[in-house]
Amino acid sequence: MSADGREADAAQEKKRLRIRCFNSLMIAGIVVFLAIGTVPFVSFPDSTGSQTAVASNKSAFDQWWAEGKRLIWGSDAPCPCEHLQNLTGVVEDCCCEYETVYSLNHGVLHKVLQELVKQPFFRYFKVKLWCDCQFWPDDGMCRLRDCSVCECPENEFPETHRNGQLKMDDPSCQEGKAVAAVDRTLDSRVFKGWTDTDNPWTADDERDNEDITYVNLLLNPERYTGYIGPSPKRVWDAIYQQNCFRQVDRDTCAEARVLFRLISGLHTSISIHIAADYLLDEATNKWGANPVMLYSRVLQFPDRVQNLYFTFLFVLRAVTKASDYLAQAEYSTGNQVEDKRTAELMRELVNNKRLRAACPLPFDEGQMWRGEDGVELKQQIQQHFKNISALMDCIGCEKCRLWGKLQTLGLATALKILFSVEPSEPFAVENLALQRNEVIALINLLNRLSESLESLHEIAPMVTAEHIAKARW
Ligand SMILES: Cc1cc2nc3c(=O)[nH]c(=O)nc-3n(C[C@H](O)[C@H](O)[C@H](O)COP(=O)(O)OP(=O)(O)OC[C@H]3O[C@@H](n4cnc5c(N)ncnc54)[C@H](O)[C@@H]3O)c2cc1C
Repeated sequence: MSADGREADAAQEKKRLRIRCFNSLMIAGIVVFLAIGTVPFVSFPDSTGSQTAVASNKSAFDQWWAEGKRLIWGSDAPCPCEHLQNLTGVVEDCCCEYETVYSLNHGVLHKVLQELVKQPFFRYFKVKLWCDCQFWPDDGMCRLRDCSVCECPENEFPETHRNGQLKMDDPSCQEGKAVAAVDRTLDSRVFKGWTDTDNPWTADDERDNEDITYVNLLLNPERYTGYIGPSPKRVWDAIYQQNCFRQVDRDTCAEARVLFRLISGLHTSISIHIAADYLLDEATNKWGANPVMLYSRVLQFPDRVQNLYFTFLFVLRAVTKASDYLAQAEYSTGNQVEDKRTAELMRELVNNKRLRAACPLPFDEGQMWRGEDGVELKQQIQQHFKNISALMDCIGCEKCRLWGKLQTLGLATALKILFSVEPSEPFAVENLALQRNEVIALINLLNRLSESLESLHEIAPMVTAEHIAKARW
């Protein structure tokens, strides 16, 4: 046989092999598909003894749910419930798809973040909790809600309390609601190192250590506190009306839209945490999910959910942009085992291969401030954001103020990382100087947003027609 003939034979053989291989894969795929279809879920008893199911398709999910059993959506794909069905395609103003964001968070990031924020380095946050509202100083709100800070003469308090060492447990100082008070218990071994820098996006000077207190975040979860009525409304209204561009549409410039979406996404996240960890029965101190509230405040407004995804991607981009800095930083608190684990987890987060492959550029900051008036616009938006951070001092509930301040500092840190150099200049990690507290705020914020995405997809399927009927429109 000629050389040409042998080559033709070899090519034929290769083709036959490819077809056989393809057919085998197809058959295997069909078998797996049929198996999944006919075995709708794997069920097992959970730690409380009740049955839990992992559903693998929508009808199994619906059937199991209708039977009132606990359920985990056992796939990396977003939950198929009707309230979240519009979450498809690319997140507007970003570079990744909703499905990808959900699966990355659910499958990779959430777990790492949850462990990271429990490490000593990330659980202590330095904060000025004094409510010192510069916008409406005379409304008396602080005296009502936080006597430890605003009303009582200093000499009435022991030194330890002034230093933030004493547990605040007088409910009368918190509008009658003990759940709104911040628990100040802390472990003093953990404060070492890191230089002091100011953040140009916040009103506070982060280098000023007067009146600061350290708070153990694990003792003060962000959840329902009973802070409702005119006071929070006034703060939110001021944030949106004075500082954001409420009418966000396609004509609004990209930079203004970004600021609005960041705030709205944060607001959505706060609302989800309140609905996910709600005081269902004060008499028995029963806490749990409140689907009616989730529907009223979040699910019936798809743009609020979309803004949450946007804010998550924005902060994630800042974390990945500062990855070299964060991977090399010193997470020293005096406990070698925990500190080593903190550094490992941080590297796992910032160098995550799946994240880099699936969503390499969560947000493209290079598109910002490019117009003729870019510099002016940046100064303007920076001033707006400073005002927003100053408004946190007007929050009349200590625990809400704590998380409000932490999360605005987290956003300010993301803004600082993304916009510390002009778009025309290359980003150099050597020029980035972050304060320890900024990193703590940034990572805790990312974790809050990540948890919100999880809670959203967990509670949304619980929402029934009856819940919707009870919801506020
Ligand atoms: C910074 C901050 C932190 C807080 N933290 C807590 C907390 O930890 N625990 C707690 O129990 N309470 C907290 N609160 C109070 C809480 O956010 C609500 O204000 C309160 O529960 C009353 O809710 P509401 O239903 O009246 O509407 P609000 O949530 O107060 O909303 C006010 C108005 O803003 C608009 N709006 C609502 N959501 C969005 C959104 N995502 N995007 C755009 N616009 C929106 C709507 O027009 C709405 O009527 C906090 C308040 C602030 C300002």
